[in-house]
Amino acid sequence: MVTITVDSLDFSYQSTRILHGLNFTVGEGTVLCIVGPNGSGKTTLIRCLDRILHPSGAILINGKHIRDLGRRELAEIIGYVPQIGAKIAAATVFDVVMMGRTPHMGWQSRKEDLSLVEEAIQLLKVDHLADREFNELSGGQQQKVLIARAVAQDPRILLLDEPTNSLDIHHQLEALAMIHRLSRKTGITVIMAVHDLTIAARYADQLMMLHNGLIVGYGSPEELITQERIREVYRVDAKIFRDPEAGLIVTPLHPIADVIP
Ligand SMILES: Nc1ncnc2c1ncn2[C@@H]1O[C@H](COP(=O)(O)OP(=O)(O)OP(=O)(O)O)[C@@H](O)[C@H]1O
Repeated sequence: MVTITVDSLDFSYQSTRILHGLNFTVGEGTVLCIVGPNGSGKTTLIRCLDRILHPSGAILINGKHIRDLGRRELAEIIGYVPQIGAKIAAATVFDVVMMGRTPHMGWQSRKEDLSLVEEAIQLLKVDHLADREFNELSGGQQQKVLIARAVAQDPRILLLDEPTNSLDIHHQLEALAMIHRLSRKTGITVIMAVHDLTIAARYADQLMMLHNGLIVGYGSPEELITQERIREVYRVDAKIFRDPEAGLIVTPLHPIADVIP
């Protein structure tokens, strides 16, 4: 299994600096949720971790720089679930999930590839959609198929960019509980950007809070989610409850008016 270490990571779009000297380590089998306001850099960080973007500083997987991994090697280690919206060339759901096996396959799929695809399709409960065209599915259905594709890939690290933003509450809970169980069962490390603080607190072992491209908090949900921090980072007054079954519940009350000098 794997440990990810990020050291002095900086990223700029043209001349605008977006991520500022990030340092953190994610241990194997950890579920880390990245939270933070719009534009704080969550997607940018996830795209750096998947080597879609090329930051300065170092991203090490078990001590090896991801820059030095071959494309295939990287795809065997990291699975990425993008935000939905990206068009995929015309393909059925089954074929999209099968794409997850590409880094592991030769010219032909083996029995093992087929059984991992079928397992992922069942785990995400998209079996009834298997023959449908991916591009004709609803946003939530597409989201589940993209998670299934990454699960079929059988990576050591799973990166997810707001994996539940098109899912209704039933499917949110189902998908996140499945990802959490998968991590517990296989030791896969999960890093996901999540907006909903209650959801993040419930499923994360660790939370990272980003604000203006800086890490302003890293720790357990109990440590990280406080009224003061939510006020400071989100400019919102919130109530925080502790429910024995659901854990931390964050209820935003109202935005704090910014004082314009
Ligand atoms: N392709 C791009 N070119 C220039 N700037 C970009 C580009 N993509 C994102 N940015 C900027 O980078 C900053 C961080 O964006 P990012 O998408 O990482 O934030 P985020 O935390 O994921 O936001 P959200 O919660 O709204 O999805 C924002 O200021 C955004 O405008």
